[in-house]
Order: sequence, then structure tokens, then C-alpha cells
Amino acid sequence: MEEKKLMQEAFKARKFAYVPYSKFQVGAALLSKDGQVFHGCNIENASYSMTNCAERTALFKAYSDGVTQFESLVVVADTDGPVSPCGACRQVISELCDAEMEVILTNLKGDVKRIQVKDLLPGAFSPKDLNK
Ligand SMILES: O=c1ccn([C@H]2C[C@H](O)[C@@H](CO)O2)c(=O)[nH]1
Ligand SMILES: [Zn+2]
Repeated sequence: MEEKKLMQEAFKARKFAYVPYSKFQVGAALLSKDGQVFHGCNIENASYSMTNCAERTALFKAYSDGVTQFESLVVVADTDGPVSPCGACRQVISELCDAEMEVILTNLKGDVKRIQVKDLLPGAFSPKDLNK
């Protein structure tokens, strides 16, 4: 699937965001190696910290369907520059996606930043850190 199409899928997913508190809609589209697209939006809660970001929604949907190999992830929000994933999402993406996978960060104006998973979170806590 071409990058433009995956971006459109992220834009579509963004419209489903449940954001009564922040009013800040985020969309994600995760392309698996077998060609499936997993959509994600942010889902907030009156108990604010229970919020799930768009990126993690998409990843958890894929994993819970048994799909764990990915080509790329697009994230979009209405930001000045390309949206910047939060620390929690950087941590989760670092563990669940290949180090070489490309993450495409964008906004409604079409600004784009491409970054590899390995550069998302220097010093991320990893499964290796548990083997003491
Ligand atoms: O990359 C990001 C950044 C923020 N949010 C969500 C969390 C919250 O619902 C809202 C404001 O922080 O945006 C995401 O889903 N992804
Ligand atoms: Zn996040």
C-alpha cells in the first residue's frame, strides 16, 4: 500500500477519536506486513489517566488479532508541525515494532516527519533490562 493511502486511513481513524476533555483528535494507521490496516484513535476517560492514545490503540488492536509484523505506522493530529507521540507510546512502539520500521508523523497541513522506531526513544526500557 502506498504511503499516501495509509495517511488517508489515519485521517479517517482520527474522526473516531473520543475526546470530550481535550478535544484533541489523533488518528493512527498501522500497516501490517500481510497488508492489513489497523486503525487507531485516542480514547479518553473521565478518569483522565485512563486515556489510550491513537498509536497504542492501533498496536493493541493488531496484537490482539495475532498480527505482530508491521511495515509502517502513520500518526496524525492537528498540530503546528508533525505530531509528536507521547513518551508512553514511544516506549510501547519501541518494544512492539521492529527497530527499522518507519513511523510517519504528520498533521492536517500535510507536514511530514519520518523516523525509525530505533530513534523514537533513546534509552527505552527493553525486555533485556528485565534479565538481571
Ligand atoms: O501522539 C499522541 C499525542 C497525544 N494523544 C492524545 C492523548 C489525549 O487524548 C490527547 C491530548 O494529549 O491526545 C495521542 O493519542 N497521540
Ligand atoms: Zn501516546
